[in-house]
Order: sequence, then structure tokens, then C-alpha cells
Amino acid sequence: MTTFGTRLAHAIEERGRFCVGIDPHAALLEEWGLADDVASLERFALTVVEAVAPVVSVVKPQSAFYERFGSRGIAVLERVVTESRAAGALVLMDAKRGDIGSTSQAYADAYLDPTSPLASDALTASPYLGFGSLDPMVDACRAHGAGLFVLALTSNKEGPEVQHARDGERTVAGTILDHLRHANAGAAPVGSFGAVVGATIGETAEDLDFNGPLLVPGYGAQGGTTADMLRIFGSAARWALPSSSREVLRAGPDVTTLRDAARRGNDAVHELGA
Ligand SMILES: O=C(O)c1cc(=O)[nH]c(=O)n1[C@@H]1O[C@H](COP(=O)(O)O)[C@@H](O)[C@H]1O
Repeated sequence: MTTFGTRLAHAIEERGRFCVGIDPHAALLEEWGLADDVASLERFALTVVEAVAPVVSVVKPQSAFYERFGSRGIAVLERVVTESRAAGALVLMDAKRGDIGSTSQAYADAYLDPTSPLASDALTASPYLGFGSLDPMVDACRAHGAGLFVLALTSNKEGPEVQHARDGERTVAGTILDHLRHANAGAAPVGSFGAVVGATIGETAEDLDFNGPLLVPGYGAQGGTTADMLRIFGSAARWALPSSSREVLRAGPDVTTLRDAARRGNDAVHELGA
């Protein structure tokens, strides 16, 4: 079985490192001239899949935008996952799950077990019930060749109150990164256990070289730039996946214009791996 880290490394080599977030915001549906209903959700999401899944390495649907339409929205999310993977993109399900261990097992079954209708290549996870509460997800990733991206230094302004808090010498974010370093030990070319670190965090004293990938939201609409990423990540930038949702999605609904926006995004972040 090929690990997620190995598949990601190949995808970056073949397609570049840009990740497109498939986030059907109500405001974007309106910008596209669509109604705020499930038929429009489907039209929006599958147009984005058609445009970008054949050209980018990773797509990241944010589950909340589908959940708000109930079971029919989840049915659209299932198609986003299946059709994106069929077009050759890795799917990073952005659901930011995290709960006590026994419930984490159910989240692992829902998103990381290949027999699930929502089975994805990787999942975003919240470690704020303690990193060990994510063990069932870590085990599922090892069993099924999937990946996990754990919130460490998020792009929102409220994050630091928790993530910069100290327990003695270590910050909370530093402790999360240590767990990831341990989970990725010995993996090559890169581990399957990533961190979420925003392009907007300014600077950090944390060591981001933990042999794992970095999901980097905050690029584009939230103001983060390639220069910010080079400064913040240093040598760890080679495993960075800059992620953009609204900036790319605003290029729709025309498929060619959307695809061009994704290609431009890919070109703009190419130098991170140089
Ligand atoms: O995990 C994420 O993707 C994420 C983490 C974070 O720290 N900040 C953040 O904005 N995100 C997600 O990134 C997307 C926002 O992308 P933009 O529309 O490009 O700002 C949403 O899906 C957020 O949930």
C-alpha cells in the first residue's frame, strides 16, 4: 500500500503544490448568478471539480458548506470526492474533526476507511481534546494509506489564545508539532501526518520541519503571499500546500477561466519548492 505522503510527493511533482478549496459560500453562489439551494450547490461544486480536479494536486472541500443543505448536500459532497479522485486529484476533506477517542474512531470510519461513501485521501483534524484523542484517525491513516492534517497555527486571529499558550517551555502548537514529528519519524519521502499553518501568522519560533506536509490556508483572500510563506516556513516550504478557496472560486462559473485561475495559483507558488 502506498502511503499518503508518497502519493502527495508524486502529485506535487506532477501537478504542482497548489490546493484549491471547494467552498460553496452563499455569497459565491450569488456571485455566480445561482440560487442558495441544493441544485445550485451541486452545479457550483461539480463545475469547480470539472475545472480544477484534472490540473491541481489537491482539492479541499469544506464539509460545512455541504452540511448546511442536509443529506442532499452530503450527497453532493460524496460526488465531489468521487469525481475529484477520478480526475486524478487527491481529496483533502476539510471537516476539522476531533472528539474523545471512541468518537474519533467513528470519524476515522467516516472519512478515512476506503469502504465509506465519503472516503478521502486525507482529513483535517482538531487536536484540542489532546493529540492522543486522534489516535484512531492516526491508526486508520496507517492502515489505509490516508493522511491527516492537524490544526497547529491556524490563520484566524483567535487562534493564538490557545495555540501560543505555554505549558512550561513548550507552546501548545509546539507540542502538536512534536507529536507530528514523532508520527512521521522514518517516513520517506515525507510523512502522512501534516500540520495546518496559516500563511497569515506573521512569524513563528516553532520548528516547522517535522518531516510532514503543511496545509497553508490564508493564501489569497486572507492576504497571505508567497513571500510570507518563504519567510515563515524556511526550508519546510518544500512540503507546503498553499490553499486558496474564494480567490480562485470567484473566477467562475466559466470552466476555462476557473482552470486558468488554478493554473496561475500553481505557477505563483512554484518557487516554494525551489
Ligand atoms: O483547515 C483549513 O483549511 C483552514 C485552516 C485555517 O487555519 N484557516 C482557514 O481559513 N482554513 C480554511 O480555508 C478556507 C478559507 O480559504 P479562503 O477562502 O481562501 O480564505 C476555509 O475552508 C477555511 O475553513
